Order: sequence, then C-alpha cells, then structure tokens
Amino acid sequence: MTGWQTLGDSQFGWWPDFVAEQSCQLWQQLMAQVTLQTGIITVFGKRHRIPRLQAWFGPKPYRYSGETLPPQALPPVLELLMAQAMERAQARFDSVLVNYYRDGRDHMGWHSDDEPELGANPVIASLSLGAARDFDLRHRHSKQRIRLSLSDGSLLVMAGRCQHEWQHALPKRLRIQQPRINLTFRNLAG
Ligand SMILES: O=C(O)CCC(=O)C(=O)O
Ligand SMILES: [Fe+2]
Repeated sequence: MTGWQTLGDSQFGWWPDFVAEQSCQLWQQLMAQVTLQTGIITVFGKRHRIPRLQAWFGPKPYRYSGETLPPQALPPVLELLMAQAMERAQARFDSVLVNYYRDGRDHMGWHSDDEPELGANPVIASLSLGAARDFDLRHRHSKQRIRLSLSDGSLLVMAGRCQHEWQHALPKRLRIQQPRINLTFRNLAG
C-alpha cells in the first residue's frame, strides 16, 4: 500500500521509499546539525525523563506536559527535508520535532497530536531513519488496531480527522539494539 488511503474521516499516506538518496548520509547530516536533548515531563507533580531524546525546530515554542521547548531555526538538512515532505504531503509545514530512540527500550506512549496550536485537522508527516520500529494505531471508539512497521527512509502522513479518531504509539522492542531517528513535520503558524 503506497500512497493515500482513507479510513473513516482519516487519511493516511505511506511512502516507504521517500528518502531517495543514501539514508546513512542523511543520518550523518542530522547528527552533525541537530543537538539532541533529554526531555522532562511533569506527571502528577513529579518530573520524569522522557524515554527518548528530542529536539525542536520552528518559529514558535513547543509545549507539552508542562515543558516548553524554545523556538529554533531549522538547520539546512531539515529545511530541505521539510520542503520535500510538504511536496509529498501536499501540506504546509513550519516546524519539526526530532525524536531519537537510542534502542528498543526507548519508546513513545499512546497519544494524539491534538494540541490546539496545531489547528483542527492537522497534517503531520513522519519520516523514519535507522532501525525499523512498529507503530501502533488505535481507534478511539471502535478500538480497532493497526500496526505498521516504520522502515528506514519511509514517510507516513496522518491527515483529515486522524488525530481525533485515532491514537498512536511507538512500543518498546527490547530486542532492537540499533537507534532510530524520527522527524515529525508540523504546522504551527495556522
Ligand atoms: O517516532 C514515531 O514514529 C512517533 C512520533 C510521534 O508520534 C510524535 O512525535 O508525535
Ligand atoms: Fe505523535
């Protein structure tokens, strides 16, 4: 399944070979141009280290679970990838959240990207490099589940009412020892 697919009022786009050039070259450019940070979230008044590293680039701050990442200009490699992602997704992006999963212990829990600053029906493009990881989708009401494998060089786009109808997660995979980079392109400008 390559290209767009509609499920209810949600659209999913999938391009497994989105990265045409050498993905290891891209990996090296990202590592040279991006400073990764340990994120901290506050849950019930307690501060926790998030189970991955991250970096935020865009004209506005990014707020999540009591933490704020300041605005930061995109480095050249991310400007280029963002332009390519906009063309593919047929959408406008101005920001990117970089997630770095050091190994299969790093993960991301169930959530929707439904922060008000993303707008009503945000288009989010997710580019993956490195170790392939399972990506789970769960319908909020029917509880239907879909599992994708986000492979090296792939682009997944979530559009339409995706963030209302579905939650997603990147589960732990303890056998995986290689790292993975994920870039999620978003639009905060409105
Ligand atoms: O790493 C992934 O594929 C998921 C990232 C994600 O859901 C997010 O940044 O909101
Ligand atoms: Fe997400």
